[in-house]
Amino acid sequence: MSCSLIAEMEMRGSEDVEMGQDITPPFPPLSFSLHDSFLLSHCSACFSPLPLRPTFPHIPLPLPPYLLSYCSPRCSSSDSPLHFSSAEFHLLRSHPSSFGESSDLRAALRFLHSLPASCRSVPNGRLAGLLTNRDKLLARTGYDEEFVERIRDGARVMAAARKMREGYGSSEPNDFVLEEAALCLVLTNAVEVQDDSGRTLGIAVYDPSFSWINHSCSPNASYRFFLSSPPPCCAQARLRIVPCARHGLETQIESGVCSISELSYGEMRENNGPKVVVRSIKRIKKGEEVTVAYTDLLHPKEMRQLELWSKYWFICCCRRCSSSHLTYVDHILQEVSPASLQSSSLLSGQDIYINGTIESLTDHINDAITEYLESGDSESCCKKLEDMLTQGLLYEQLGGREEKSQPVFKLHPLHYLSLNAYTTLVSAYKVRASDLLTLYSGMEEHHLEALDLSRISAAYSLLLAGATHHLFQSEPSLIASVANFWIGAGESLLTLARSSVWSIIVKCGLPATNLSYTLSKHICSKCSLMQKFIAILHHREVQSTDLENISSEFFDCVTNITQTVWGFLIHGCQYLRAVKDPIEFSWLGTRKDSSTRDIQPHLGSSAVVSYHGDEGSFSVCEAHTCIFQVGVHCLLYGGYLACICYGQHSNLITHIRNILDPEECLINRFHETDK
Ligand SMILES: C[S@@+](CC[C@H](N)C(=O)[O-])C[C@H]1O[C@@H](n2cnc3c(N)ncnc32)[C@H](O)[C@@H]1O
Repeated sequence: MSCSLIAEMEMRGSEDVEMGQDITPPFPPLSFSLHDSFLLSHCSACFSPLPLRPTFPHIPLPLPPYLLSYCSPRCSSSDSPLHFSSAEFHLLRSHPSSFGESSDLRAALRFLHSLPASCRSVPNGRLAGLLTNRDKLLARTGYDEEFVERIRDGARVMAAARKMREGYGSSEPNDFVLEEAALCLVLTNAVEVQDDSGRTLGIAVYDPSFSWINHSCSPNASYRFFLSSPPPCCAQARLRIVPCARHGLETQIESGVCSISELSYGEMRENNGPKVVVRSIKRIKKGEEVTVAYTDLLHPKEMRQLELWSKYWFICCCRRCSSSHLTYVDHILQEVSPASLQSSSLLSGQDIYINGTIESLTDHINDAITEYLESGDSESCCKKLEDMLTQGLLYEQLGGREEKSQPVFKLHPLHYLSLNAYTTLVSAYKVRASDLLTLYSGMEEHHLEALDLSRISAAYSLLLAGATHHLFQSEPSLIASVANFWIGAGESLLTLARSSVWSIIVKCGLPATNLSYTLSKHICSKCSLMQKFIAILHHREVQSTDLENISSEFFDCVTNITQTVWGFLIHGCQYLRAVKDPIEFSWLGTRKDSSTRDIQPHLGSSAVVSYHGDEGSFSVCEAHTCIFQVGVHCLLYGGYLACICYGQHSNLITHIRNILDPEECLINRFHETDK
């Protein structure tokens, strides 16, 4: 069978599919590679963390050092022949470190090695059915020289490694077309493989039934990875999507394209590498195009478009991108507003600075985040981010003339940069709390301060989940992000509530007399979330048709309880004081009325101890109960959403089970009533 271009490809539903169903079986990768930074910490065959004594490639390789390792002799024997025969070994040995990340080159070498000889030409831009985009990517000469150079140099390094493997000596090869095509194919089709915590470990290229799925910024499907064997229910999933040629070309799909069975997996066994499964996150009708996201759906329109153009060389025309006005979500994600006390008397011509404003705000926020990641200085990061969120940028800082009453440009609390800042603040406050506990393990005063820091961290995680949820209500494809953020919020709140530091408060004689966990604290009489989630935990099918009812029950309940405890959670934090409600955002219209000027943060003087509530009657004990209740609600709702987008047997659900474990009696009790 020859390998010729048939058309621009896409995948369509072959039958009606409900939301939350696997629409493909698990696909093993055609090629995969760990990112360079994980080569010595993770197994190069299955991507799992390496044991203390890893196994090295076991074929008769030249001398050590080996530049990758395996978790077991089994992984080594199945992958190390390919490591050598694909010339990955030679590339790692000869590859100058100045060249940068090599995972795409290594994945391309592995891909080339698995190609049958009949498919090793690149007519019309495809290899084994997969689009290479080589012509488009190399056509950037003149305005993206660095990118083009990277492809040309990469192909040269790959070709040299292949020559070395064949023992042709070190003379430079002079034709790199196939290597360029394979590298461009990897850049066009490879997906980032993440572990359960969302960390990107490496990349993988899958067969056309996966790779022909196009992008949308409002997709109806998502995908997930299995680093170990998928559970039987996923393994048995049918392929419920079919390939289709775009633009109405009546072409039989497999004709002219190397069929998958023709791809020689070489030494790569079916069991190697992370498997991928595609799942519906919306209802998909028979014949409807199936799409996934190639980019972060929480990025604003312009940024997504730029990312898609620079990486994949296309302009997205999805519903979100092509509507004549920005969609509500895109509007909110990029809203920067002049917010000053005299905002009605805005200086004429300030529009000129709006573009500069976004760049400056972006630089300030990104610099603070990068500095934190590099230096680990969590205290300075919290200060910088909160100063920027609270004060914004002055007109003068943007290059405007100094005026008596300068307008201030602030990020909207739901702006994508604010969301990024909240994510970092959740982590930075958590790190500060744990550092304090480690440094001053015996000093109660510092324990109370650590509790304050954990409290602020939990408040930011609740705000992050509430903000994303607000956007999710208008853009259902944000379901996976919102699930993760609710789970994160639930985890933070339950960790806060379970902190041993609360017992110090009891010792101090504060009115926190009943801090034990009792069922009455968790059972919510107003919503059935608990029963539904427990049923799911006990392996019932998740009913995605319940989504609307469950979401509104959850929303009402969690908004109510949060209103009681929010003042306590944010006590002493200047920025969060301006956030009237972290879940129900109707207050945003009146945000400018709220004054935060006279409130100074006083973390460190133990806000928990000094807090008496706005009404003066809210006890620490009540706060503790509410934190627990909100935490359980968030975790269960996040778990419910995660069941829809990852399946109820996903590791995330096991993770939630483990967090709820101390409340096992609760789960069992519901299980009994359920029977
Ligand atoms: C992984 S492939 C997807 C399958 C591809 N359409 C094909 O024919 O093989 C990625 C490439 O498909 C094209 N593509 C994906 N989504 C698109 C979209 N929404 N609009 C236009 N082109 C798209 C771009 O050329 C992109 O580089």
